[in-house]
Amino acid sequence: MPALNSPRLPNIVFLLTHAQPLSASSSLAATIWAVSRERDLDARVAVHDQPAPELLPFARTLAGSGEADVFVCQETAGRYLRSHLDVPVALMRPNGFDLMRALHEAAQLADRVAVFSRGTPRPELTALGATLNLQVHQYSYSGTSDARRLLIETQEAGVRVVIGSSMVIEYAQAHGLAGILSTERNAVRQALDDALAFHRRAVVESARQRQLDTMLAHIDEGIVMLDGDDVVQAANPAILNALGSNAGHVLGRRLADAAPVLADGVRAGEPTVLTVGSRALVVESIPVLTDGAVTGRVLKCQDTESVERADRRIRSSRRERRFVARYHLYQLLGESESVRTMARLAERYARTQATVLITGESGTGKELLAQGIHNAGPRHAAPFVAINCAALPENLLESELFGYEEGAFSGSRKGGKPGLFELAHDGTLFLDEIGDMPLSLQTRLLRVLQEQEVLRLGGTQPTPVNVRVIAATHRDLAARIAAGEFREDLYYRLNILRLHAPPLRERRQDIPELARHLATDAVRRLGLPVDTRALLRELLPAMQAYAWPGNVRELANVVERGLVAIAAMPERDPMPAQLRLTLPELYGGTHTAMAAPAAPPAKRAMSAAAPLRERLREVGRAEAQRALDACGGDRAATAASLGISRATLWRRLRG
Ligand SMILES: Nc1ncnc2c1ncn2[C@@H]1O[C@H](COP(=O)(O)OP(=O)(O)OP(=O)(O)O)[C@@H](O)[C@H]1O
Repeated sequence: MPALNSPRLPNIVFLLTHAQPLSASSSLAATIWAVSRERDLDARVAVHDQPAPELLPFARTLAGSGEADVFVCQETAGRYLRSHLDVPVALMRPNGFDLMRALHEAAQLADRVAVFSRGTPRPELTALGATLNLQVHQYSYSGTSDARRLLIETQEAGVRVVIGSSMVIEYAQAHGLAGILSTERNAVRQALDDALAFHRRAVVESARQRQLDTMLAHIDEGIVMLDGDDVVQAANPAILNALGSNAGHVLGRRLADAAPVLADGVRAGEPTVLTVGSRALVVESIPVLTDGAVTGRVLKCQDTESVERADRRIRSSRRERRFVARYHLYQLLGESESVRTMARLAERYARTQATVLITGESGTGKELLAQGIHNAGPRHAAPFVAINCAALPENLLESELFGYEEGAFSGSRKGGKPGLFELAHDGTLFLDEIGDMPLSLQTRLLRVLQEQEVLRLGGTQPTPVNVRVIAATHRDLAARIAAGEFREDLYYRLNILRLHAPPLRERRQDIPELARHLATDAVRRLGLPVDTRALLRELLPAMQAYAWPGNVRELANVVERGLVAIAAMPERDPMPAQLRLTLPELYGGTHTAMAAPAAPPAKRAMSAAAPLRERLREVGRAEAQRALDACGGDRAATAASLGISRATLWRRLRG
């Protein structure tokens, strides 16, 4: 709501009219002054007396110079001014009390009186006259000449006293009749109240108009407002610029004449691309409804480019919802000493800002730990951005991590693209499988970590970033350094805080709890009517004996497959037989054969371990390929069927 208090007092101007200076209007002027004095007005009052022909030009001059905010006139003159001026005009209209007083006065002078007014005759005046022994003749007139004609009739009828407005009295007196002013104190009081209300409303209106103009002037989109006849009521600078036009040319004209090109947009009824000047605009016509009827339209005109930009922004902001860490450290299950120590360390690390290096086999919960550390630390409200360094080819990984400027390479996106370092600003960047990062990128990564700023591909201006890095790998980084495949300086930069996620086979006491939890979770998620305890009783011995090369991820997969199998199984079938079919790895299938040599990985002589590792790799590759073929090349389905992550599958396929 705009403020109602105007910074300056309003100018209320009473305009009285006459043919020659006469006593009637000056007596009205005296009444106006008296009423103004009796009221404690927050306004400046002026009274002007003008011959009728001068009235309109005089009023225009006052309005134009700002000396009149509201006019107050008697009825005939006021109605005339209203139809010619934008400034509000309040009317002084005789009311009941004023007329009663005038009738009393007339009764002192004669026994017949003529009452002139613009309204319809009032029977109560005739009745009131009778109580005063006064015969009342009422005349309604519509304009000056009408009033004059009726006055002559009055005179001919022998009536000697006339009650009416100052104009009527002036003519009456000119014809030798006695005149009594019908407009008196009450009419002036009422007119003053109306004038103040009109002014307050005008202030509110003009504040609203200014707000609207300011808003429209600052909107990048073009806006045109039309009334119900498609006449332009407002057009903001953005659309005037596009049209190469000015407000004077457009306002108050029908759209089809002022901007024919936009009129096409109105007809279309739905967003349409129109060429306006040299620009392509998306024009949308939005109806303005009043009580269900269309009383106008707003045309919204946007640059096609800005529409595309907004679309990209929305898409990328949607995408950023991916950058949220789902896991918390309390979700880390297991009562074994190694898991509890790891959880305690992780909680301590969460409170620091240093880089963390997490080592451990696939599926041991490295990402869970990274997300948990992020969520338990001061950066929890900022993005958690994860990338698997083994899953992307080198040049794609580079542009993903560091971003690029427009035109950095053929096919680069218009406007460039921020890298994950920039997207993780103030948050955490999780570099999974860091051991598989190509050497050239290791160098760039080290520079970003040291400088705390990132230079986009093809860019010249580095962007400062505040990112906590958590890296993870299943690889033996010391061995990769020795083989010249990992930069030693990067290793030391990453390895400030260290966590090791132990494989499941080294903490078998955690298997029952994990299996129970994973089974409950799967039953709820899949809505299976299965007795999980019976299944786990059946499976636990085999689970305890198994090597779990895919660790907890594989355990989750085995539990889920077991649940689905027994849910689908006819009741009379023996459970063990069904489970042997569904979970061959637990009962001596390929997985066990493959995994067995890997467990325990303990201290074997290098000479024996090396060929064994080679053989294992080959077995793993062949099995992964077979599974991939069976899944028709669908890598996600293959990884799920093997109980390994997609990155692990990719690694195995590589051999
Ligand atoms: N200790 C644990 N408690 C509860 N769930 C676990 C635990 N360890 C792993 N998980 C679950 O196992 C799955 C795999 O975990 P995660 O993705 O963190 O492993 P990872 O070591 O990052 O694997 P990869 O190296 O293959 O990416 C997740 O669903 C995770 O919730």
